[in-house]
Amino acid sequence: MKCIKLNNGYEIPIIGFGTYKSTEGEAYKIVKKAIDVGYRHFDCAHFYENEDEIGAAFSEKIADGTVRRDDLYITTKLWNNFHAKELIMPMLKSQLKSLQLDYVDLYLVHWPFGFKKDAGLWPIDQGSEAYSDIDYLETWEGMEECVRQGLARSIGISNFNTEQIARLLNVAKIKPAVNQIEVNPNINQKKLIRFCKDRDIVVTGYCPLGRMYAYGSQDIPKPTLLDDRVIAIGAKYKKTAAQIILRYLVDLGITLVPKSTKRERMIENLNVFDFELEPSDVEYLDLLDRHVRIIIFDEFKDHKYYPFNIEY
Ligand SMILES: NC(=O)C1=CN([C@@H]2O[C@H](COP(=O)(O)OP(=O)(O)OC[C@H]3O[C@@H](n4cnc5c(N)ncnc54)[C@H](OP(=O)(O)O)[C@@H]3O)[C@@H](O)[C@H]2O)C=CC1
Ligand SMILES: O=C1CO[C@H](CO)[C@@H](O)[C@@H]1O
Repeated sequence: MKCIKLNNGYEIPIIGFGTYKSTEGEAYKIVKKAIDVGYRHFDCAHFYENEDEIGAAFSEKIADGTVRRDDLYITTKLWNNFHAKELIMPMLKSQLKSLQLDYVDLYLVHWPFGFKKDAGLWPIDQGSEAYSDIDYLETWEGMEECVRQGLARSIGISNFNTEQIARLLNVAKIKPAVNQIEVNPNINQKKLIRFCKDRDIVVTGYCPLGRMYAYGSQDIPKPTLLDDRVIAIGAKYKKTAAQIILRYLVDLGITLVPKSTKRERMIENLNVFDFELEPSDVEYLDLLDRHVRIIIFDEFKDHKYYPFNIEY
């Protein structure tokens, strides 16, 4: 399993497995399948409302001897209703109970902006009534405590922009190890990746395959795995368009968390290290960047800590 070293010495596997958005009963099955085909890094979140099922899958695969806890790299995330410092440790403890774990490898602040505790997970119909103005610097103190108490080996952020990262680094006693952001050829994030690398923060790219399942049902950019030239590039290497895209993204020096419900595709998405892209193919993939997002979350764009009002 190829890994990248984090700023605290721990290693994170480059290809992980995404767990959003599984229908009831699906998460349990696909996580077991993913472990069987070789995934060791899993990307979870309270917001995905499936941590109980995922915990059952981990526990079964550890009990039957397929993996040991130490073989797994488990990330989960703190959702926006729980940004108050005193809520963070209890929240992580409750997520650990669902996941049937004693610690997570990585705990991320899912978004820089917070909601009121009782506003519900997705309060899009409540406008600014649902917002909390808790500063993510306060949230970070609670995250640091999770490391001190041994509940999380590393902590990090997700969907933070450069100004927010710089502000956090000014005060952090424990530096964020990871920033998880959207990365795919429609938004290759080279500038934000550079900014993070210069500060010893590893980027994890989400929606690396452009969230195929949502295409057509929402106003989202056409996934680049449907691009004719990407498909033709794949044929040249005897690889699929998905493998071309994942390899291109891996070569940006980041980790990725693609998701698939299908065994063959799970295997395909892991097997991206046995070929190299020629410079002319990389040049074409670079040209696909239009800095357009799938995940905009613009219902909350007037929140004080909304991250996408600046370019990156
Ligand atoms: N921090 C954050 O705010 C966010 C984090 N995430 C994380 O990132 C993960 C990945 O993002 P996600 O939105 O799931 O989207 P992805 O970009 O991983 O795309 C998943 C879609 O691609 C299809 N797919 C997967 N592999 C292949 C393949 N080899 N060939 C063709 N199609 C394929 C899947 O279909 P099928 O199942 O049929 O194979 C599914 O429709 C999430 O699961 C979550 O863990 C996501 C969004 C935001
Ligand atoms: O992790 C996530 C999964 O996707 C959601 C949107 O569909 C995001 O809001 C969220 O951050």
